[in-house]
Amino acid sequence: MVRDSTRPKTPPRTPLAAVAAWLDAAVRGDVDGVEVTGISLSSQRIRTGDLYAALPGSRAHGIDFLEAALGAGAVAVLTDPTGADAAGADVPVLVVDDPRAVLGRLAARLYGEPATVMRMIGVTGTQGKTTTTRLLESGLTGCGIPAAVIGTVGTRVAGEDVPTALTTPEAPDLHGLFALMRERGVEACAMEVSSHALVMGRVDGVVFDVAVFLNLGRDHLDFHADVEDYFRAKASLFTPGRARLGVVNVDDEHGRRLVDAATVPVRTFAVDRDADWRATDVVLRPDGSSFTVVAPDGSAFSAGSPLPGGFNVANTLAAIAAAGEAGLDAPAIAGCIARGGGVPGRLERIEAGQDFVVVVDYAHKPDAVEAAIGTLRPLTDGRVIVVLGAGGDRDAGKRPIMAGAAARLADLLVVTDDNPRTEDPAAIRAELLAGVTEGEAIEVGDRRLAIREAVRRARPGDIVLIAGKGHETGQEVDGVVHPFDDREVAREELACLP
Ligand SMILES: CC(=O)N[C@H]1[C@@H](OP(=O)(O)OP(=O)(O)OC[C@H]2O[C@@H](n3ccc(=O)[nH]c3=O)[C@H](O)[C@@H]2O)O[C@H](CO)[C@@H](O)[C@@H]1O[C@H](C)C(=O)N[C@@H](C)C(=O)N[C@H](CCC(=O)O)C(=O)O
Ligand SMILES: Nc1ncnc2c1ncn2[C@@H]1O[C@H](COP(=O)(O)OP(=O)(O)OP(=O)(O)O)[C@@H](O)[C@H]1O
Repeated sequence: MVRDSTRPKTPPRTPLAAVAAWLDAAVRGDVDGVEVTGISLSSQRIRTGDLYAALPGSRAHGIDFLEAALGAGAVAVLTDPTGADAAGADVPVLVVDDPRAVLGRLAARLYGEPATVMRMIGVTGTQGKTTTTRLLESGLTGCGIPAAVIGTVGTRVAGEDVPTALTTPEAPDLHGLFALMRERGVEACAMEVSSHALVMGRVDGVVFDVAVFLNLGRDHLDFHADVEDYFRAKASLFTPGRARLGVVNVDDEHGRRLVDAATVPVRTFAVDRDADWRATDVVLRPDGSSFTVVAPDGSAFSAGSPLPGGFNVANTLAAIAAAGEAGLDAPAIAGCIARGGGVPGRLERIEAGQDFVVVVDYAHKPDAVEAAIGTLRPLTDGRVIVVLGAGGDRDAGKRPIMAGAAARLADLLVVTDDNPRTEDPAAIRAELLAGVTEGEAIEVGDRRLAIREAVRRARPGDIVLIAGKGHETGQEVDGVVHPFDDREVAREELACLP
């Protein structure tokens, strides 16, 4: 049985017969007297009283894990005809042709539609989702509004961390989290909506009050056929049934396209360009920025970002515009964001008394790497040294592009390993180095030694950017995750400097 805190303490109880009727499902076995108190897509997250949704996957069919699910307390199974054929006789089985298609709506209903009692803000884009949602949470919380955030760095409900693995959890987990939020009095939830989630229906059953589009760049081409397919996936968030209103970045080329493609009303935002929400008079500082926001009604107020960099002005403006469009006090939220803290692993500075700057950043895509270096470059008259790798078993096409850009824009690139997974790390490094046509690059496979090399080479005033892992705390090699936190390792290596 799962003992974590990802579910409400007192979930609603629903007769299984009612579930079967909602789904118009074929029923096998005896449903009388059976009550369902939750739903899970994974045998590993089952709780007593759950309906186990046994779905086909890319590696297995969920029904293969039925025994484990029943052992963990599942009281019934929802599956497709293939799963039903394989299920044993001693458990009630609900059968529908495409269980994934009904999962989101069903989960919302089982938990009593918890998302409808909160202001829901969904954020999509290639870069900046975590930053924007975390800034929103910080602004809301700072202004005394009980808030929650869901995303890559995990979930936080009214200030308490709740472990989640995916950027956008699967629908059964998601609605369970919303029910937990409702139980804890949360009034507003900011969540990341990945393109995977949109394609796989993970946010089915949620209608966002505000959906935010940040930007679109090269990413996830191992999952999407091409950039157009990726854009269509993101654009599907801006349709009735998924969102009531879009808040769209028109500084981004795909954002401008989305203004026409969206089938819900749209408000635009931009930095120094005509838009409904505008940032003007931007002043960038090494530790953040300040700017003025002009709201759709023409009123203006002061704002700022606790994070450095031009792109964080856009992220902060997105958060402020989303809050305003969700009916919250935008100037107040802007003030609370400006006074709030940073975001784990997002341009996070590591201070150990050294006379140069060390920054850990989650940039692991070409656009993000370019943006991170571009943001740091004006902050120093010295050199920018970048430590960078690329993950195994993921979009290989980005490797030469990312390293090529890093070497061109930095003064020194240290190519290293970053979650090689099942691939040969040396082969990944070779693909990265193949993209280096300008600038200086060296290869140091072991990530700790690469960080050591970078900080040893740094001179006063230089900036060392350790890119890729950000908040992550492991190095995944051949199915084993070895503890590794760039921030800790950087501190340790700095402490060893002569
Ligand atoms: C490509 C993808 O998204 N795959 C997801 C998919 O896996 P799958 O189809 O391979 O499932 P499978 O392993 O064949 O298993 C079949 C079924 O058996 C179940 N099972 C499996 C094992 C077990 O012990 N017990 C059990 O019940 C599984 O829950 C699943 O329902 O269904 C699984 C169950 O929900 C997901 O966990 C899994 O996400 C994997 C872990 C993943 O890494 N997804 C990433 C790519 C992802 O979704 N990323 C996005 C974007 C992040 C970003 O923006 O960078 C995200 O939102 O996180
Ligand atoms: N608006 C932006 N434009 C370009 N780059 C950005 C932007 N915001 C953040 N970045 C860069 O991208 C990295 C990832 O940022 P963040 O985690 O906020 O994005 P994300 O969309 O959540 O990414 P992921 O889906 O990979 O988790 C940051 O560490 C930073 O280097």
